[in-house]
Amino acid sequence: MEENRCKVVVVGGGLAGLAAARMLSGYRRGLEDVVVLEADSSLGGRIKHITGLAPWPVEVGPEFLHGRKHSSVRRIAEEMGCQIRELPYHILLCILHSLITISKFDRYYLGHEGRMVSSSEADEHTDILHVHQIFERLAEEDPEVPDMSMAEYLHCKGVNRVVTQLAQSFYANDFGCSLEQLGLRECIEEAQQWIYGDTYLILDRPLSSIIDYLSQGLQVHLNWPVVRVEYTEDKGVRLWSQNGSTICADYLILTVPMKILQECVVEFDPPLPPSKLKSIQSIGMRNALKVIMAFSESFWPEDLFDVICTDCFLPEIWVTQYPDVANEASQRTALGQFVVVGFMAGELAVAASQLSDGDILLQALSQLDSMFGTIIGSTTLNAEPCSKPSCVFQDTIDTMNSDSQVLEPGGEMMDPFPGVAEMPHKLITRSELHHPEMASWDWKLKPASTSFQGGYVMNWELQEYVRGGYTHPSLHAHGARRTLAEPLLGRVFFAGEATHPGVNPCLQAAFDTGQRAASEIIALANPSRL
Ligand SMILES: Cc1cc2nc3c(=O)[nH]c(=O)nc-3n(C[C@H](O)[C@H](O)[C@H](O)COP(=O)(O)OP(=O)(O)OC[C@H]3O[C@@H](n4cnc5c(N)ncnc54)[C@H](O)[C@@H]3O)c2cc1C
Repeated sequence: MEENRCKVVVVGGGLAGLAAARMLSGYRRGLEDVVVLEADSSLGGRIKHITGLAPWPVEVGPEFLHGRKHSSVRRIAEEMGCQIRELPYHILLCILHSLITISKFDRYYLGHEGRMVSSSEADEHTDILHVHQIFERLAEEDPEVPDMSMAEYLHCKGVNRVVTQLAQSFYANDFGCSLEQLGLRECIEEAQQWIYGDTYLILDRPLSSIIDYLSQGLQVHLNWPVVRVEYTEDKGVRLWSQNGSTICADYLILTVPMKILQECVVEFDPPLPPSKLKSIQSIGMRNALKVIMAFSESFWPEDLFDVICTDCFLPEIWVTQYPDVANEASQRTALGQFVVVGFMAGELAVAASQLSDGDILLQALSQLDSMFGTIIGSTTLNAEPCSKPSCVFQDTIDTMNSDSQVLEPGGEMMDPFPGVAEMPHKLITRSELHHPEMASWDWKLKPASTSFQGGYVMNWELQEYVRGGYTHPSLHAHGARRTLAEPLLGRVFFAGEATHPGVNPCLQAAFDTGQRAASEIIALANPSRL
């Protein structure tokens, strides 16, 4: 490679970019001369974790692989020798004499009643069954139906307030937005094109290990934020970074998040065509917040995994336990032995991000106190707290900043868990929350607040090179993802989760779009090989 020229330049070192670069470099025949340009100081994009909070690295972005079938990311994980755990997500229920699939989470907390609904109770709860039926049956809807928001769609179906609340907390929040922003036609498309199955998969190591694996041997330039792209049919592309560096290539694969395109962080010359601009503006990407809390004791039933919460601050919480082997690499003492993760997206996340991180944690703890405080000792939910040892209290931990690095081709295999995608972060400890009455609280009534050891709030809007959570099925955006994915002049190719035609803002979608863009270049460069 000449110093400032390569065959293919990939912008963005997230899963999509690395999938594309790896495929091209493995294909050879002249296309292996690939350079990945990443704006951030580490690879991984939305795949990031923090250490020091729990005895395992805690994912602050994606955590689960959705579905076990057709998943390229699962195949990579297996190739790496990962142990994969499966969490059931859907079950079959017999309703009205017909067998239908019902999405079913572990438990539900109905905030307006102040009541936890167990999974067996949920099987007979009319509103819970109703909301799942509505969303499951989207796959049977006419894809050409006039578009409307899911809020309007539910209104047309005449559902009650509880069903609407469940739809917001379960489906809209998971899709990354509010019911008003969730578009019916893209929801139908997503339901009809989902081919991955219904389980949640968890790896035995942080997702950044996949990033480390994929990036081995690739030429990567970190801290290289692209600000300008010039492209012509005959000469290819020239890219500028913020500090004036340039690089030329025959082909470009652009994988930056949707917000980066919407906020015109990258200037194009010639400007992007109107159809492309229209699709960029029509695909929604809202904020997402992960609220991660570490505790000295577990105060929830031992078999609990996930709770969907209506009329609450956090619409969804989950409890995941990982092997602690991964943290050994970082030599850190964990603040707590048990972790609860809260997830909020869309308008809820926007509203919450007006609060300080400390206030977010206080609200989240207060919700957990309400949910679990009154049920401790109750036989109905088997809520006997585990008797695991408390962890040692520890003051604020500042993690080291990741240094920028260039991974040269044929570079050394990295450590098993080097934390390339570990974020620089500051944990908030118990002593920093400053609630005047905390010391006098009764553990049984306020189990979360009293056993809280430390927490972290990940606000994705504040990540300079992501600026939100992920794209969601959007109103009046039907077909926009295909338009967005179309190449320009046979030189500029588009990948990244937003470009998946099946409206699939997941890890495997990101990966598949990277491979799709790489195949488009292979087809152009070597048509006879296809
Ligand atoms: C909180 C949260 C939870 C999630 N949970 C799950 C989950 O459980 N399961 C799941 O499957 N998916 C989940 N997702 C979605 C998943 O993370 C994404 O779909 C996927 O990681 C997107 O990969 P990508 O390569 O398309 O984009 P990214 O990972 O965002 O990569 C894009 C890269 O482009 C870089 N970049 C931006 N601008 C520039 C520039 N100007 N120049 C150079 N580089 C630039 C960015 O720094 C970034 O590294 C979650 C996402 C979030 C935020």
